[in-house]
Amino acid sequence: MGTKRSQNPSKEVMEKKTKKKDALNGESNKGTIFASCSFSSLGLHPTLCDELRERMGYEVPTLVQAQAIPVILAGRHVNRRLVNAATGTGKTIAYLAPIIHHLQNYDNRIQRSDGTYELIDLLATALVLVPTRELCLQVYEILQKLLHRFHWIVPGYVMGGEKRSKEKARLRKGMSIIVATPGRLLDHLKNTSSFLYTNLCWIIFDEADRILELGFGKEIKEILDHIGTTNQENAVPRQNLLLSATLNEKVNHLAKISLEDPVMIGLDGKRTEPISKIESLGSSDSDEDNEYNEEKNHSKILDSQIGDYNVPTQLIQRYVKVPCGARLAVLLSILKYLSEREASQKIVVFFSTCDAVDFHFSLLSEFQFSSYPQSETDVRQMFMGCKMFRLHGNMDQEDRRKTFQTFKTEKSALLFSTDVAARGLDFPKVRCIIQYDSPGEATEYVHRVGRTARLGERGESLLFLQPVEIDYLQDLAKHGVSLTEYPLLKVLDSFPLRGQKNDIKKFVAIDLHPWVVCLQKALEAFIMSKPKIDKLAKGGFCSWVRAYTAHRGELKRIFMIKKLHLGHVAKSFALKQQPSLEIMVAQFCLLKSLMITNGESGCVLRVQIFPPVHLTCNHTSWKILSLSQVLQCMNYEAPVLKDHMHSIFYRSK
Ligand SMILES: Nc1ncnc2c1ncn2[C@@H]1O[C@H](COP(=O)(O)OP(=O)(O)OP(=O)(O)O)[C@@H](O)[C@H]1O
Repeated sequence: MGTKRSQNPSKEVMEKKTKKKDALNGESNKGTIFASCSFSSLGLHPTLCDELRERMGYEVPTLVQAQAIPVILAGRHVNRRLVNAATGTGKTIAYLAPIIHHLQNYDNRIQRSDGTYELIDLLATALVLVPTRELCLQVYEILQKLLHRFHWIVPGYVMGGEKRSKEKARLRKGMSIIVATPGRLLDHLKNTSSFLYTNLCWIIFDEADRILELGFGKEIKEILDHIGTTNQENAVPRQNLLLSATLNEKVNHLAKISLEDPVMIGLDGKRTEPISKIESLGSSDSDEDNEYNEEKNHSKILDSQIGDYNVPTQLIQRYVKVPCGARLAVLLSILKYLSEREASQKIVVFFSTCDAVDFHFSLLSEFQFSSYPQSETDVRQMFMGCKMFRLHGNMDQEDRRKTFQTFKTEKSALLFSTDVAARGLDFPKVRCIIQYDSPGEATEYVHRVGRTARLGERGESLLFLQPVEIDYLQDLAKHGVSLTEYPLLKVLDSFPLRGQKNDIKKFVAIDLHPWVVCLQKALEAFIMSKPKIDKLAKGGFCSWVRAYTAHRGELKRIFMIKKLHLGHVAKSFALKQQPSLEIMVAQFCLLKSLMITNGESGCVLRVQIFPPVHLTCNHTSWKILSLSQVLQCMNYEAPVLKDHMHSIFYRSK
């Protein structure tokens, strides 16, 4: 009997080739990722080195670990130290290993077995602050593995979405290393009296720029007010560690006002110190040296403000220029192309809003398609054959946890996500990152693409831009990030339409490409037949437009709401036309205290802004003159609102 042959030999050959290429790439990247020393030569405890090798499978330290570990081990006398580290280069171990090394000395096993807990047992010693729940779980899981043999060091986590009472109980029992999201930590600092934190020797800000710059600024200040700047137990200064692949001048400023002598790990800038130099800086305690280093470091920090971000060198970065109305069809085509190109293909697609994630996830989970419509052979099949997941901040905690854990272990899958997955998450073997909605700040671009090409592995990224947004490439170029154009027409032409391959010469405009036209029609028809997904599409449209208006600072020049054709935006949600004003306002009211109600004399629009301006317009019906003006108003621009309100709406009858 012959052996069973593979159904798709070409796929098998391709996979073999890819694996070979992977192995070669891995070899050639090793030198730029790993250091030529051992963990023990860095001064780590032998048992910890065994754990790193046996449980984690780490033979040698990465470069960032070799640079950072001796500096952190040297303790609190060190001043600011800078280590250049791209995404996926092992920064987590760089801070966890030295902390565990120090804590393994506090072996209180005797008291514990006697049942007599020493106070020191109950005091938290290290605090790791992270911006998201998923990162919190990830760091906690690594800690659990690493602490296997150090059972007297108790790890724990507190984060939003978890039961407070359970967390309180765990805090009461005592945790040596706590991983936390800022909001929930602050909650416990205020309300959990059994939480003892006077012995904190380390505070680590993982993804420091994210934590210090955005949203959490107020919480961090309050947290630091509670816990003070020194270890209150022994009145010794604490070691504050800041980590990120994109530390910059802004975060340095924030760190300076809120932290004493932070150690920075992951500062960008092409001109890094050679390892030997950093190590020797780490062992020096003299004031003179510190002054010299301060000055050097300061100029380096300033360099990094305008300097390059450090993306993995093996990452292939591309952009695709797509007219707004063809975005959805092009996204689906590329996803199909990628997932059929390789049997195991893990892809993450980033969107700007939770609603957009929900819409695209539901659409692709159900969308069936035939490229022979209205013919006898019209057998519809699922458009995408792979497993799909979604992740965003509006999901309930259990769903988030499940997605996070399952996507990690899948060999081939598609994850639709907001920026909740952009920072720090380590999903193995992600091959491609698609930024369908542009990320805004260049730092966010760097972190999103950093979910692939980790630790020297291969990876590619694709950024969607509309023709009017193409200047964004220049913004990225300012940070040393350069992208090449994706061969979109070649991909679109590869799809057979009614049994024939498309002719590349005939069709130049993407939105008129026969495959795109056919797919778009099918999508619109599908949406019309599915009221639930139609509703998601409308919600997605509204929140997408809202997010588009929220680009900050310089980026407002590139992502201009005025330049958007909202009919085309609607097409990108497979809607034949843009949602009615009522739906839009109703959507916005959820976000921005805008209310539309049906008053006695018809539709009443109330707009509440700060300082409060209440406009009540009693007319039977309203028609829109300029949606972009309405959107400007919704962006809380009070003077614009007053000036334009009367001209924005008029009575239709
Ligand atoms: N010494 C090592 N040897 C082999 N693998 C390692 C080593 N150190 C870390 N890793 C692995 O490298 C991957 C990336 O590590 P980690 O998540 O800490 O990177 P990072 O620099 O913090 O990334 P990001 O900037 O995205 O947060 C993880 O899968 C981790 O298990």
